[in-house]
Amino acid sequence: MRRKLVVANWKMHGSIAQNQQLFDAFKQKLAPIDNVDFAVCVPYPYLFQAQVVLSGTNIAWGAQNVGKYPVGAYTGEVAASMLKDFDATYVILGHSERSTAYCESGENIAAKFVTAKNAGLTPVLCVGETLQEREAGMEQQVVAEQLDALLLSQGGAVFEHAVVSYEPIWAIGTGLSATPDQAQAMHEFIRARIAGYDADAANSLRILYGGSVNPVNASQLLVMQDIDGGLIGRCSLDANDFEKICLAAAAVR
Ligand SMILES: O=C(CO)COP(=O)(O)O
Repeated sequence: MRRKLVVANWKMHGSIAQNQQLFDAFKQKLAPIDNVDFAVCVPYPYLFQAQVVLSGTNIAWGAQNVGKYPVGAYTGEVAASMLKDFDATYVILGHSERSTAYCESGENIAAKFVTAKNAGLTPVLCVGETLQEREAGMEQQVVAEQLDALLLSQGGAVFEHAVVSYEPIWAIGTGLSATPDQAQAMHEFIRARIAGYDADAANSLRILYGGSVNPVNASQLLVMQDIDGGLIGRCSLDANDFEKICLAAAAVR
């Protein structure tokens, strides 16, 4: 079985004081759990704080975006090597809150994915469909296209040691999670699609589910065969809720 991974996506929340409290609570609550990997993806300005506070713990840290170029005159962008400077492990890419609000294309996200990997970061690639697309029965086609932006240009090996997160857009921040069966079906589809290019990469790939995961639904989702963890938004801003989700991941045998 693949080792579970639970990632907190703090989005654009936090302050130095608030983060300190959450980090301290996470450290204390998650320290005894030794069969799950954890990470917190913070806004860029708090990477240094994450590095200082989380070094030496069982919680990794990361960012929520990265520039697609390694270095240069790109005002406002942050390079993958800069994230590595703060010992970041993960970077979330292609989150729908970015791809819709900032018009990120599949090629752009693919370029960021490759840049991140080349710098030694673990990309967490978000894929998922809108409610309209699901209602039209197009969810697999949409997710296939999102994966193909990488598969067609890079092949399947690019997913080795990477992470994909299935985040149906209709489930993000709505309180309406995908059912375990809906999520499992899409996770299986994602793994099979990647296996068509590289079976080893697909087998080792961790596929997270994100979208209204909470302490109540976490255990039913995380027990599914192809659900290797969660990408948690709202409930990662509450240490008790986050702990319960992490314990649900740890309880899966
Ligand atoms: O967007 C998400 C994680 O990246 C999910 O957010 P919520 O858990 O708040 O639905």
